[in-house]
Amino acid sequence: MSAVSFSSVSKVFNTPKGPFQALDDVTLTIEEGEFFGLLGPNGAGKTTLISILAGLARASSGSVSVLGSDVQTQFAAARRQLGVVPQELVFDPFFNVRETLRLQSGYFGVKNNDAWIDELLENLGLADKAGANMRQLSGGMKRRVLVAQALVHKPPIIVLDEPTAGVDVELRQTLWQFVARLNKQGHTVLLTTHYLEEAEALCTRLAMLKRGRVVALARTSELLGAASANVLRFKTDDALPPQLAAQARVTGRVAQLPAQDAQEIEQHLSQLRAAGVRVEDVEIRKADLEDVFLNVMAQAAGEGAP
Ligand SMILES: Nc1ncnc2c1ncn2[C@@H]1O[C@H](COP(=O)(O)OP(=O)(O)OP(=O)(O)O)[C@@H](O)[C@H]1O
Repeated sequence: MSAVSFSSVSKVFNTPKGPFQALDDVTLTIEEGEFFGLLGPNGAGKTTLISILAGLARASSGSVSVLGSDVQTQFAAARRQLGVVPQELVFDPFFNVRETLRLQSGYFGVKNNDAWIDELLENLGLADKAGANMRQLSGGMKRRVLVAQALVHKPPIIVLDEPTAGVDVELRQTLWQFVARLNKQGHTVLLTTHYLEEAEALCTRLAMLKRGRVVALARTSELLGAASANVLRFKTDDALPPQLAAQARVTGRVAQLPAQDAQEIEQHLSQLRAAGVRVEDVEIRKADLEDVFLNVMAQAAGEGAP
């Protein structure tokens, strides 16, 4: 049985300016035990898709099931299988950390859960904050509690929506070690992130969304393998010749050009020389997920995606 199955999911929001299609016929299946990444630029529809999965929003059409339970018609059964770490920090400020986690356990009907709560506090670096009031915690600490809250009923499927947005390196590492361990123990993980380095390191399979549509769905290794093998990176103050400008990624003074092999790198350099472009700090690196992502997004735009 698949862990999560999205079947032709569409979502149209009614806005003052008229209907807005946030998701357009999304079909994808996440198998049990996978570490799955959902990527896409701002506004692509990632949070909307996760909200539908968590039963917080309704699809306009299509269906979603969690370990065989439909999220609408079998809401309680589906919801119990999910631990959702939301993007936004929302808490009752009057409780301390342990009380917050006990309350959440009660919500899922889990009793005598203190041993697991202690383990969560320990693994998320919150052990010394168990008695602290929620409103006394820093933003990063609150986010750790959100993660603990999502895991309090030991859900087989863990959904993380931008869990590392704005958090420090230490929490990121703690969080990923913990989540990776849970994944090894058999938990399925669905992650949305803007940190492509994290997605590349953690996710075995990825879907890329653009304007509500799935524009890539493959194993991470396949996506990386299909990309150009190398990238030629340099700084320049000069304009690139048109044939290179068309394929370059330019950020300020830094230009990056995809290249399959040493011969293509040499071709790029000789074209630059011939055009009189002065280059500094030349470097060759392996293509990464960010290159793949930008490429997929550019292609999707080229194909006239709405
Ligand atoms: N309640 C709503 N009413 C109208 N439009 C909405 C609503 N919720 C989301 N949208 C729109 O739907 C689109 C998808 O939003 P969503 O939050 O799912 O994107 P996202 O991929 O999660 O983006 P981000 O990376 O910025 O979190 C956006 O254009 C957003 O403005």
